[in-house]
Amino acid sequence: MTIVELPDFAATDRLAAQIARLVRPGDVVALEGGLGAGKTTLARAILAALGHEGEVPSPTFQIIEVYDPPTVRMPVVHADFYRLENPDETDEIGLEEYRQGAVLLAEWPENAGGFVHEPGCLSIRVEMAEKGRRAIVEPGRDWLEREAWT
Ligand SMILES: Nc1ncnc2c1ncn2[C@@H]1O[C@H](COP(=O)(O)OP(=O)(O)OP(=O)(O)O)[C@@H](O)[C@H]1O
Repeated sequence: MTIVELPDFAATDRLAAQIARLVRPGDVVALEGGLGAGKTTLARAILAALGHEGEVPSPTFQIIEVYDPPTVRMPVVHADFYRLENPDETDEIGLEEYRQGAVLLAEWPENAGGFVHEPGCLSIRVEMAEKGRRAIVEPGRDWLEREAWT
């Protein structure tokens, strides 16, 4: 587990750049944290670090937003599971099909059953801090093989 202080948006962008450098298709970046914690901000920063320019609508109502190359370096699925009442609903959405060959950026992952059992899961809990935010990062096995987090 690594704690990364995010006192400002530049710090969020640096963490996002590190994630974008290490992430591979098939991975999931699970973004936990309460309302207003800063999950969408980090998801947007990761998308930007992967090359996306322009708007990143919050997927709260759509549940899933898909970004395909060449706007991004690899396919990205940005999902917000806030409104899911049952993890089985991910089947109705067709999440597995969307995820093929893509990186999943998942907000409220706990509502989708969580992804922590996946070796490609990078779990990040965003919390309020005295200054800005703080990220508690838990890399899955695949991530540990890539590079140290500090
Ligand atoms: N590193 C940071 N430093 C300071 N403020 C931040 C930081 N990251 C995010 N914020 C602020 O936190 C607020 C909430 O951010 P965001 O919308 O990303 O949260 P969220 O977790 O996605 O919330 P929700 O689940 O309600 O959609 C925003 O006003 C944003 O500007």
